Amino acid sequence: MSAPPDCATAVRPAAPAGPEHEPLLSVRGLRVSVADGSEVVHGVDLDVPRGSAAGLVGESGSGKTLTCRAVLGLLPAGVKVTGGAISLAGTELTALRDAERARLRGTHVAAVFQDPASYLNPSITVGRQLAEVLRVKAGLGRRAARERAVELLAAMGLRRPGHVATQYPFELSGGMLQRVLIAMSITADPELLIADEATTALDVTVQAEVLELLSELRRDRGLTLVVVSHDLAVIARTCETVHVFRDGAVVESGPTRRVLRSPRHPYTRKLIDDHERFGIARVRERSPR
Ligand SMILES: Nc1ncnc2c1ncn2[C@@H]1O[C@H](COP(=O)(O)OP(=O)(O)OP(=O)(O)O)[C@@H](O)[C@H]1O
Repeated sequence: MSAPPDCATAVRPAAPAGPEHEPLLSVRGLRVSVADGSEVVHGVDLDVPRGSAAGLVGESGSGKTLTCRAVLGLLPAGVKVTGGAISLAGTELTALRDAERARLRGTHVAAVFQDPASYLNPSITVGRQLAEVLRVKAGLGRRAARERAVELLAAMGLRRPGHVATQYPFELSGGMLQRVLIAMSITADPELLIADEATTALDVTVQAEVLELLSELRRDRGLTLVVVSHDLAVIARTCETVHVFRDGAVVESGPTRRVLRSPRHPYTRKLIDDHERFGIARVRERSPR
């Protein structure tokens, strides 16, 4: 496991004053250790203002997923939070019991990951699976859940939603499946949605469409987004702030535009240089302010 990097050059955006501007999600000094006792997340700080979209970027193994899983209360077996605090809408999460964390999942914080098919039952139609989540998480009756499932599929931009509801996961494309998973994740109106490499497996056009859907949900429902990607172009497209992870620590944070135009940490500069070859320069111009 790698040692914590030198964070002397870490740059953070100033937090606005006043309780009404308190971030929806605030992570302070988060430390995570794995089963053999070694620390893999070394004191991560994140502030995500309500209604904003924050990107977590960095190479594979830099601690993005474990940070998000710590927020969700879904760490793998043997992996533990060993320090720090995680506050969601003013509630300190690390102090809660497992059952309370489980209750918050879906209703306050939800997530979508890569490989949506693995989160669906292959032998049940997507409409029935979505209706079941609506019954359990949103407390709807059988019929209301069925109707709401079709409405939600339509709201996710799926054409012929009534037909899609009758299809099995294997009949849908990767982009369609991710839309179904996004529908499931927002059934109980969570405030925060974490999209962890949710578009990585999709081809570029479908990826752009799913990212647009996430941005629409943010606009229309006031959803706060945390978008995890190793791809700076995905973050540039969706997020107005970015947190750059390296070796289990955040080495630079700031407005996406500023970070992409004038990176202050040498690792951020290297990430951008690597992306230049794949056309990040164009994306830079389009990134939200
Ligand atoms: N269950 C686990 N047991 C032991 N080590 C783990 C476990 N999960 C993750 N790690 C280690 O913790 C570190 C951080 O992993 P994490 O998955 O958070 O990185 P990441 O930035 O999300 O990378 P990726 O983009 O590849 O998912 C890595 O060194 C990884 O090998």
